[in-house]
Amino acid sequence: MHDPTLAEYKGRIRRELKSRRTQLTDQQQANAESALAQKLLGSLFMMSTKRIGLYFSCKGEIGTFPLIQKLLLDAKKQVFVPVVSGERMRFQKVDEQTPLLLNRYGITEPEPDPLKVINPRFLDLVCVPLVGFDADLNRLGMGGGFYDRTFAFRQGRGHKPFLLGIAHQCQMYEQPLPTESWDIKLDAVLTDKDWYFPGSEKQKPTD
Ligand SMILES: Nc1nc2c(c(=O)[nH]1)N(C=O)[C@@H](CNc1ccc(C(=O)N[C@@H](CCC(=O)O)C(=O)O)cc1)CN2
Ligand SMILES: Nc1ncnc2c1ncn2[C@@H]1O[C@H](COP(=O)(O)OP(=O)(O)OP(=O)(O)O)[C@@H](O)[C@H]1O
Repeated sequence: MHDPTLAEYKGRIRRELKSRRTQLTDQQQANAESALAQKLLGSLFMMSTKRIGLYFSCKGEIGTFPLIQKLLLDAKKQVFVPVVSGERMRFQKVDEQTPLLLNRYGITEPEPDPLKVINPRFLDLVCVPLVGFDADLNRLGMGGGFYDRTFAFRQGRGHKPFLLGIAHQCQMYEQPLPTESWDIKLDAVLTDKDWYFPGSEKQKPTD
């Protein structure tokens, strides 16, 4: 990023949105993660997906551990999660037996195993973490550019893999988020309250 004003602006929005989600109580967090899992598992997306990219949640992000467990045990899906090394992120297959550790950011990861790594082109659906999103489905991430770089090959919406942002409802930013040329385009966003698709006029969740 070369524009210091834009970097500062994105930093300010990131701080505000991160603080919103850390203010959620444990009960709100627990309700949100089970609502999200229920919505995703009950959706039509599940019928046509075999290989799913997900991530182990950290610090205030909507919880993904029960979702991952259900995808593996009940839905019998193949689940791949990010393993970061340097500037790279690889998607590695996990199951209930996979040994887990904490990476340099304090995020849960499987022990690196090159034999379990998949080319992200072969994922059907990728659930993308985000700090914020807006009504046009622009995404603000943690600022590492990992998802932008990993999915730069994708030609845009409608091309595989389907990129689904997942988030707490409070991560929807009321104003348009600043965008940069390399930002990936999300195909949809799912929160604990609602689904968002491109072009949908909806601004508020229907509870
Ligand atoms: N749960 C989860 N896993 C994920 C991501 C994510 O957003 N959420 N990522 C999405 O890209 C990748 C990791 N990206 C990251 C990018 C920046 C920071 C970061 O700057 N964290 C601290 C500083 C940590 C430190 O270096 O001490 C910070 O927020 O200040 C963390 C992770 C891969 N795995
Ligand atoms: N396709 C790309 N190729 C090379 N560098 C990239 C690419 N996409 C993003 N970057 C770099 O990554 C950095 C962070 O980008 P940005 O602030 O948009 O991250 P983010 O989307 O918030 O993070 P993340 O994707 O990790 O959640 C930028 O400085 C940018 O130069």
